Amino acid sequence: MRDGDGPAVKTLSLEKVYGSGPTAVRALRGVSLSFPDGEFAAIMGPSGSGKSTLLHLLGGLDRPTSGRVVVGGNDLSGLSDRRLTLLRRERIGFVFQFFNLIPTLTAEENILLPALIAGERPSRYAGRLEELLGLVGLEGRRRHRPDELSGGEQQRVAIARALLRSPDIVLADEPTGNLDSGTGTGVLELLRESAGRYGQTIIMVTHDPRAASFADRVVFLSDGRVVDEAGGLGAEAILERIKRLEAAG
Ligand SMILES: Nc1ncnc2c1ncn2[C@@H]1O[C@H](COP(=O)(O)OP(=O)(O)OP(=O)(O)O)[C@@H](O)[C@H]1O
Repeated sequence: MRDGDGPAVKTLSLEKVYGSGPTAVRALRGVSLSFPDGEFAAIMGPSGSGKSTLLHLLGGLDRPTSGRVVVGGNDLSGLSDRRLTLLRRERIGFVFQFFNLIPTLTAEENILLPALIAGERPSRYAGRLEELLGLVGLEGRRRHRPDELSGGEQQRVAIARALLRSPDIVLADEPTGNLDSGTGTGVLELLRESAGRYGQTIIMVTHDPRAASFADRVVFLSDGRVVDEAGGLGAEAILERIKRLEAAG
């Protein structure tokens, strides 16, 4: 599904300005980043530093004011809205803090939804569904509806749904924000395993240093700029860096 040998995702001098005139907000001020295949990356930074804006631009959910986002060799700025929607559907999986499951569908129907949206027969995914149910540990909950599942189980359904069609990229916004720490650990291990096993690039926005410590690399934003990045940091070291950024802001 990939074109060329470049990184899975990269941004070049990405700028995003909301509004205009004296009330304009410069949410991103020249962000250039590269995310290789199979990397599990975390994006951290103080409130308002531009994390969600960056994630939305990476996923083609919004367009930059200037600069470029390149996904699997495709420059998103050159794509029409329709092509962008198709690329998103084919290559990108989204996991958000609020699980966005359809309440009237069972766990397994929710997981299969991206196939229906893409106009494919869900039966094509029978094997993949079993694999994912095993991976997220929900074999025994497949016929439950979201209101019959715990928060952690719902989040695991959302992750399985994001992974169904094996997207090259998974974008996760605070995927553990609503979960207790034990359940959150399960979700983070799942994301890490998915990157390792399937070579997917996973980019996660989080405020939680412990969650970020599961990532291969942590990128720190402050005031719309990348101010630091490091791999192999423990939760304590991440917390220290965040405190320093918040104090500087
Ligand atoms: N739609 C919008 N219109 C105007 N300003 C916006 C919009 N979305 C975000 N902003 C502003 O852009 C800046 C960056 O916002 P963003 O949501 O990307 O930050 P964040 O790092 O994700 O923050 P948080 O950690 O609080 O979620 C903030 O100053 C915010 O107020």
